[in-house]
Amino acid sequence: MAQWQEVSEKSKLHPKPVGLVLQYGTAGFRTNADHLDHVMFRMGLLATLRSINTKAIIGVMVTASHNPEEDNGVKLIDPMGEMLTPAWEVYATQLANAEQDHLITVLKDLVQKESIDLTNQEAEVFVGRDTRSSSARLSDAVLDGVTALDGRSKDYGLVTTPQLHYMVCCCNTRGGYGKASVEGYYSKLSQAFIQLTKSAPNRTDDQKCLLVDGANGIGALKLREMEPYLQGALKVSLFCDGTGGKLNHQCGADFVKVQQNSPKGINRCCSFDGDADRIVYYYSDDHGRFHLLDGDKIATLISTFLKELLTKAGLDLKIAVVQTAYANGSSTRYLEDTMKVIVRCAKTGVKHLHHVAQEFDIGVYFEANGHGTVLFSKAAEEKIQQLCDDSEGERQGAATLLKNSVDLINQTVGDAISDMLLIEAILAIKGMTVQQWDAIYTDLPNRQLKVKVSDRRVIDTKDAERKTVSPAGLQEAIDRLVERHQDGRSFVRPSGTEDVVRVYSEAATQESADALGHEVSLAVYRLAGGIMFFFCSKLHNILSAFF
Ligand SMILES: CC(=O)N[C@H]1[C@@H](OP(=O)(O)O)O[C@H](CO)[C@@H](O)[C@@H]1O
Ligand SMILES: [Mg+2]
Repeated sequence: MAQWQEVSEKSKLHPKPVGLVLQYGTAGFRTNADHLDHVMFRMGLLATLRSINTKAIIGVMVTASHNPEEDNGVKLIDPMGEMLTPAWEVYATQLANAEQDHLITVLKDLVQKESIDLTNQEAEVFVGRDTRSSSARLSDAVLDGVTALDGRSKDYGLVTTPQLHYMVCCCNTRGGYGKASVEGYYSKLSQAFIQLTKSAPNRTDDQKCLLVDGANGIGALKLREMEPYLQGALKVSLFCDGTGGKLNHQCGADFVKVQQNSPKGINRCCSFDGDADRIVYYYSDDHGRFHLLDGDKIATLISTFLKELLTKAGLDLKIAVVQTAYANGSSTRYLEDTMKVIVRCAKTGVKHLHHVAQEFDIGVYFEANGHGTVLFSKAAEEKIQQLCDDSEGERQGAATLLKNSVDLINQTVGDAISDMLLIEAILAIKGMTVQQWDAIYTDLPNRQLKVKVSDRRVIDTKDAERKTVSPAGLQEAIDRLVERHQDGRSFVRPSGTEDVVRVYSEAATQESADALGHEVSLAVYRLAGGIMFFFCSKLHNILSAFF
């Protein structure tokens, strides 16, 4: 193992701006790309130590997902392709914030606390990056960090975040999850998709064609690469494919979800985000009205499909849907009352949903913004496989569809490409149009706003972020405001990726949801040290009246 002295010398080539403090947030570190070189080098060090500690390959993805092009960030991937374990997020934050002359002490403390034996230990780190202009130099800094601790690295270059999660899982399961290459990923998913859509022989041309907004990012690049593997089973028309526009600028899943507007007036379309781990669908109706099918609608479609197959296959497996507080109230009601599935609420951030979903035989988890996937327990996968082998007729047909679905789903993390193919297959098999899917339930009108406060940590929450415990009086104020609106619901929480407090509101009408949102924003502003409002343009006039 390299000497600490050497690590210290190399780290000087990646100097930390003195006094800069960053936090490993909801999805790793994220800020302006100019402030991240030292963080990247140090995450290379951390990933190497984590690799020794777990005796497995660790992944490091350089991306700031849906943030603007000027930002960047980094997420670490644990051995089974899952997000970095929370205990190590704390180390990540300590390392990122250590001043130069304190860095080695922090590293040594970590090594001691985790009893890491640095002698004769092999370490391997997989690195990937998105299409941001800063990503290449920042991923070089990660690689420098790995080398500084004598770790081995494999640079996958340009990949989507879920592809890197997949590679890590494939290698650590010695190929059990699939072949650890982009070709392996394309083949596995395409084969499963082709098999699934064989059960829908009468697909119309409309069902075979899909418009995809690639957010001008990596997802566009990779989907284009994948197309030949799909052998015409899906005809993709890509726009915002990175050839002209700017990453995430007036396009992409986050833009569509938050603005509730499409980047194009179109029929049936989906949008990825900047690192292709999120997806939303939408269409415009005959009156030009925009309809969004978000993560809640996706979770509903997938869980309905899987539940029907379980019934047909006669399999008694416990299925649940995991949502966050941002899930539309109508979706929760539909899932619980009509579908009769177990619904759980987790804190925002995929790592929290993933964890809860693992408690079930089949856990379907989605954030409302379209980030999610399905987890199958080992026992569930075995039962499905056994039924494919041992049964016949309708039961076997259903079991085979379940098996192909398992293969199509990227269980390591939400994956826009994999989710898109699953949705397309389900719509084809059920013979459903996007309008029929949309009509399963009607969303309650809602609004998301942001308030900037001097220190967002003054807001503490409980009950999966649905209630605040501090500052004093805020929850009571929210409760009073909510009571005045039919079907009203609202909550606030500090963002884990931006320096803002997020406000969510929903109610029976859009006017009511907007009014509730701005009333609650004012309460946050007053009670939690407000500095500034961010609001959507439609609300500008209403809010101006208050100042
Ligand atoms: C309301 C919302 O969409 N929040 C997003 C956002 O987290 P915040 O902690 O709300 O900033 O970014 C996360 C990472 O991409 C994503 O998991 C989460 O759902
Ligand atoms: Mg993302």
